This record gives sequence, C-alpha cells and structure tokens, in this order.
Amino acid sequence: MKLAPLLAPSLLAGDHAALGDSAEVVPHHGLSWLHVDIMDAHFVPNLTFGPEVVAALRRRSALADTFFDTHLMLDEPHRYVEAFAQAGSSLISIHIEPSYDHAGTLARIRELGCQNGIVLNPDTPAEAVESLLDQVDLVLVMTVQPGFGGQSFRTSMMPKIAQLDRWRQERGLNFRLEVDGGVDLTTGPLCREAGADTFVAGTAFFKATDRAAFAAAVAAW
Ligand SMILES: O=C(CO)[C@H](O)[C@H](O)COP(=O)(O)O
Repeated sequence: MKLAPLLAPSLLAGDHAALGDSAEVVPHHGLSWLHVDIMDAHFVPNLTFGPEVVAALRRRSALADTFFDTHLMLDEPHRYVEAFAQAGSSLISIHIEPSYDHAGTLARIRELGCQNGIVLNPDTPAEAVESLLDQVDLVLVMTVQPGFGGQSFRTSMMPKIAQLDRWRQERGLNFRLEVDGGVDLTTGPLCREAGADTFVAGTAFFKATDRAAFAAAVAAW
C-alpha cells in the first residue's frame, strides 16, 4: 500500500533569530512534521542546533502535537540519541556512513520511545542499509550532499529510491521513505514517482510566496 505524501518543512531554512515562530508555521498550515537538522561540523561542514533548541521548541504549546523529525548529521550519533529523545524528538534518524553500532543505536532509539530512521548520503548505495530495513521506521535518502540548504537536487538518486521501495514492497515492510535536499514542486513528483512518501523541503517551503499552496500541492502528489 502506498503511504500518503507527507511534507516535513526543514527548520534549517527558517528564521534562525526566531526559530520558534518559524517552527510554528508547521501547525499553522495544518502540517504535522517538522524536520530538524542537527549538524556537528565534523560529519558535515556546518553547525546548527543542539538538544536545548529542540527542547525549547517542544515547550511551545503550539508545537505540543508536532512530530519532530530529528536528523542527526553527526560522527558519533550514538552519544546523543538520549539527549535528543529527552528533548522531545519524535523520530531520530542516524547516518549509515560513520562507524558505530548502527543496529544497536537504532534499537536504543526505540527503547527511548522514539521512532528511528537510517540515512544515506548521495554516494552511499542502497545495499549499505539493506540488512537494517526490518529494524527501521524510516529510510532517508539524501538528494544533496548534507550540510547546507538551497543546493541542487540530484536526479541520479531516483534508482536508489526505487530500489528501497522495491525491497519495502517485496518484504512487506512499512518504513517511510523520505527524501531531503532540493525538493520542490518539480523534483518532488520525481521522488514520488520513484516511491518516496515523505518530503523534506526547506527553501521551497519557507521561501514560497504561498506556503499553503505548496503544502496543498505536496498533499496531492
Ligand atoms: O538536510 C539538509 C541539509 O543537509 C536540509 O534538510 C536540506 O538541505 C533541506 O534544504 P533545501 O530544501 O533548501 O534543500
């Protein structure tokens, strides 16, 4: 069964001097997911938010029901999953590329009461996460090299998305298949066609002249 399309606006493209107000745009538009990018200046060449920021957002009453989709771009994510779970993350996704106990960390995220996700950089093949697919709630395919918003979408990621979707169907799995990076009204439908159901959009959503129209368009994919 094909999951309904879900839009997850990326806070990275919001106003960093008013993060709470930017995050509240999500429930304001009737959306449920907020994508929060956590960068450590090691795994990616940029720095963003720590768990205190996530906790402060979570304390906002308007965000009480918002699903915090927390993407850890960290060299040592296993050291931080407790902190982000305690901060109020709903889902914590970790990258496959660094060396640590991936399966153990995914299991720990669930023990902490969160959903878990595994993430692949553009150069990482689908096979790298194949053995973990029955242990995850979400697979995130990066459609840009992670680190910065506003980059050009990589169409070359479509076969990888299609392969993950094929395995999902063949094995009767029900993880969400998310894409992130350069997703807009032109590139998003290509991802949908390939099998994605969850769409992170930073620039295309926050800089849209009509955010409601953007959200409505994604809901119709
Ligand atoms: O993970 C990310 C960057 O590493 C961001 O979520 C992504 O870049 C979204 O931004 P945009 O939609 O502007 O490409």
